[in-house]
Amino acid sequence: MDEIYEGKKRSKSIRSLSKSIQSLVGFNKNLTPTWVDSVSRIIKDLSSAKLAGDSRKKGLVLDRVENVGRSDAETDASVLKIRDEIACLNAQLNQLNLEKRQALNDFLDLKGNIRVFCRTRPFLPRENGGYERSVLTSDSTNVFLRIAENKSKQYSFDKVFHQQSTQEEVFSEIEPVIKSALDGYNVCIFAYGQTGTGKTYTMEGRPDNPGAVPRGIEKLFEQASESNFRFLFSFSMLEIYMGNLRDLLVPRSKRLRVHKAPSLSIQTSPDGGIEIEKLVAIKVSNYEQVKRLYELGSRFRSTASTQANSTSSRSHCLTRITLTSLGVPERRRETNKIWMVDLGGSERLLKTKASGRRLEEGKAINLSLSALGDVISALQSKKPHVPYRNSKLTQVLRDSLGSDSKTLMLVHVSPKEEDLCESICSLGFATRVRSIHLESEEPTEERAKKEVAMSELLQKVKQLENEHQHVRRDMETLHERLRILTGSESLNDCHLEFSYLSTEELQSNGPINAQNVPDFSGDSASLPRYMRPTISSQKKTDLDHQNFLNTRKKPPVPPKRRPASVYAESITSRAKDVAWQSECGSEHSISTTSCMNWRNSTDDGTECSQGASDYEIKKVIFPEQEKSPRSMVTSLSQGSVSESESLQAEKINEKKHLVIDSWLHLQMKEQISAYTHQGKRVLANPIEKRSDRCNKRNLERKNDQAEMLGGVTTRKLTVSNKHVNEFTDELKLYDTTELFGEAMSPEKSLKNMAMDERDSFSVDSSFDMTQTKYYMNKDYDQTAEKLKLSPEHQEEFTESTTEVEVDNESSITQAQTPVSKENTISVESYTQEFCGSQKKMEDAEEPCLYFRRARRTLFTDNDLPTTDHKNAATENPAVNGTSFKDEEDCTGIHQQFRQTLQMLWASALLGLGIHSLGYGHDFFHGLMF
Ligand SMILES: Nc1ncnc2c1ncn2[C@@H]1O[C@H](COP(=O)(O)OP(=O)(O)OP(=O)(O)O)[C@@H](O)[C@H]1O
Repeated sequence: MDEIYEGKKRSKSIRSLSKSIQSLVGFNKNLTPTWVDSVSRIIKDLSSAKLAGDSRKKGLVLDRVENVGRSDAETDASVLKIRDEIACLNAQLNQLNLEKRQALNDFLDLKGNIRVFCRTRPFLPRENGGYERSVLTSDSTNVFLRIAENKSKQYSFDKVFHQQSTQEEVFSEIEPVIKSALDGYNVCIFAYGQTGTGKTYTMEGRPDNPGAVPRGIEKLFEQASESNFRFLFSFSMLEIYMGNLRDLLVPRSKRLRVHKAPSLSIQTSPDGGIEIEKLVAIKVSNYEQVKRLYELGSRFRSTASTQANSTSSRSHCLTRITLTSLGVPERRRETNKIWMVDLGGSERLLKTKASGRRLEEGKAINLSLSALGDVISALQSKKPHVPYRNSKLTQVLRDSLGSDSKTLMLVHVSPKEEDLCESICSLGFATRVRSIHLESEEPTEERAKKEVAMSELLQKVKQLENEHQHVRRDMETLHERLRILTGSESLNDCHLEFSYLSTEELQSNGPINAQNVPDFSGDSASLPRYMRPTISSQKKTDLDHQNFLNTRKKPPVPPKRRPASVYAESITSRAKDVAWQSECGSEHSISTTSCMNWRNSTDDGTECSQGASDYEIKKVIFPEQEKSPRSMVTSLSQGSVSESESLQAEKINEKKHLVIDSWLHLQMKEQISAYTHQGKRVLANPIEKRSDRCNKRNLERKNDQAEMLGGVTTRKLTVSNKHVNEFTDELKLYDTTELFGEAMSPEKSLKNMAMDERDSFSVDSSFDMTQTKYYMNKDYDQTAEKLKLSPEHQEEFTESTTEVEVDNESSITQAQTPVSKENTISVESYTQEFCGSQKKMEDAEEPCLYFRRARRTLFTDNDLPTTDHKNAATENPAVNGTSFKDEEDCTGIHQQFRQTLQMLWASALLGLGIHSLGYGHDFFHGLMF
């Protein structure tokens, strides 16, 4: 009965509320204190049913209602009061943070900066069917290894996880170390152990049961969101395969089956930090983004089937999260990093009977693991010399291992008897790593005291965390009330109160190079390594950028900090033609091996990390390099560059997710072209037919010629048809409206790109800087360098310019003009040609013959183009207004034979070194026909 009455009363209240609201909306005269009181009463009635348990919301609703009848003076007083309360809570929050940090650090100090855990894996269903006895038993800190029937060996660790330990249990011990990263510590977490003992399981886990890396990253974001300060996160992933560093976030090539890719190099910054040149780092703002990137990177790892593990990792996989938080003096560093490393499995090569590549991989892994053991052991025993340089692994991790960092090693062992020797080795290694603990093993009493202290500290940390959360909630409520009172927007984020990072800085979310390495991909990239600037020298020469930054209206940041608007753009370089000679080097050949030659995955069964005939470089763009909205290609990976400062924040916001999405999209697209065969990734795209390749190659050459004689800026034209087709496909996949703010056709995008982004888009590596030695006339060096012509084209260009002075002078002028009409036409025609029907390409007239004719123009006066370029343009727009007179005449076998002979003769002369005299030299002409 009561319930029915209550129900009727509630519905009546709701009816009268809706009437009241209608009257408020319709007739302002109803807005009286009496009305406000009645509405308040109704809401109070309702609150028991609707708002029960949510006092915060209720308070806010009442505030809203009560605020209606308030005078300005009352509102001001309330606002002041709330602001005071916020300030108090803010101070309280800071105090709590400090205490929490202190307690956590004390806790970690007691535990030791380098800690070693051990995890024993359970028997797998396929292994023993439940009959075999485990050789391992354990308690919370000790492992007992049964080495004979009645004999066991004991190993002690900071923590031991038994066979039934869950991923949560393991992570709960890792968590404090991850949290300390928010305080600016560098953190390094390793999974070490024999192959097949569960390293990847611990680090990566399974989709339904994630491991330490996903959990750690999730926790990191969670903690960062609860922190007072804003953090900027970036994500990178690489592997060390046979002593070479490979970026796992670089899109694989779908074109070539031969895997060639450069090895990244390691550099030391002036402050002793380690920087990896050209390593892609993607700004991330939430766990989901990282998860997707991580999944993607993991798929590109080098794995192979071995006797010990059907999906054995053949490399060390390193995942890095870089954290930046400015203006936080309590933090150890402004920028620090967390490395999570899934080491390659140690293996006894005699037992695994590995041979060939598997043997080499095993050796490389064992060597680097041994080097890692040496380093950690030296650090533990505080030796004056730490042998970092003995492997790439320790070089990369140099600044994250040591006294000012937190290191955690998880040693994995197998319960199988047949793995006893490996288990002894692994446990021995872990003991060596933990040597300092053993040397100064405390008495039991001391140890017990320490443990009590540690558990108290841990409890204190938890209690402080709870308080912190309460205070934060109160603060959010106050901010909301303040917003209601003042009518202002977006004050509900209490971070804004004490964030020192500018919005721009925090929002800019393009792929960056974590080290903000300046552009190596331009001219300097083509220089030999020893001629390239080092990170230190680049930093020195970047003072101008810093000055620029300092003049910007931003909160003070340390002068060494990079500009906020630094972002990266993609440059795809074809690695196909780069003559990489070096074979995979071992860990000990690191200083000399700069790149590696990947074999076909199908050859040796290794699933290489990336096809890497193309490798993508993140080119860092500085604010002053920003130009008009132009780069459509760049936009694909970094978001569009805004047209005006005022729109920038908005646009950056837009690109926030686009960056990750487009990056992932690109990756997905690449993956579609691969399929898995017997657990191994095999590239699915078929090799082109020989005839097609010939056609395409010669068409490219034809385009280059047209471009030279038509005076068109070159780099856009060196874009091969493959690149353009691929790029156009990509444009189609994206919503261009979303990307660029206006509907834009792929062709138009390409046009813009080609006009303005010449320096950053696919430069055919066949046009290598090293080939500039072919230039014969120094007057044209500059232009030739701009044009980056292949040798034969350079020769042709030089010869042509000598003979047809006027035309080619104009060519040069045009080549140096940033945007010319010819450019537009030319790009359109090329776009049409490349992006248009395939048929057109197939129909290209006998490309090989064409090429021979073109070559002829190199050496004979009468073969020089006599047609005026402008006229030619109308005759044959497809080649940008260029045609050769002898194209029509030159048909007979005799003629072809003559040309061939000429070519051979000229090649012979070049081979003899006569070219050093110069083509213009009489002697040279005398030798010609
Ligand atoms: N704690 C565990 N619980 C259940 N299954 C496990 C556990 N540890 C490992 N496994 C299983 O054992 C197998 C081998 O594990 P995993 O691939 O992680 O080994 P690994 O040490 O990374 O090997 P490698 O060094 O060769 O890459 C996998 O099938 C994995 O699911």
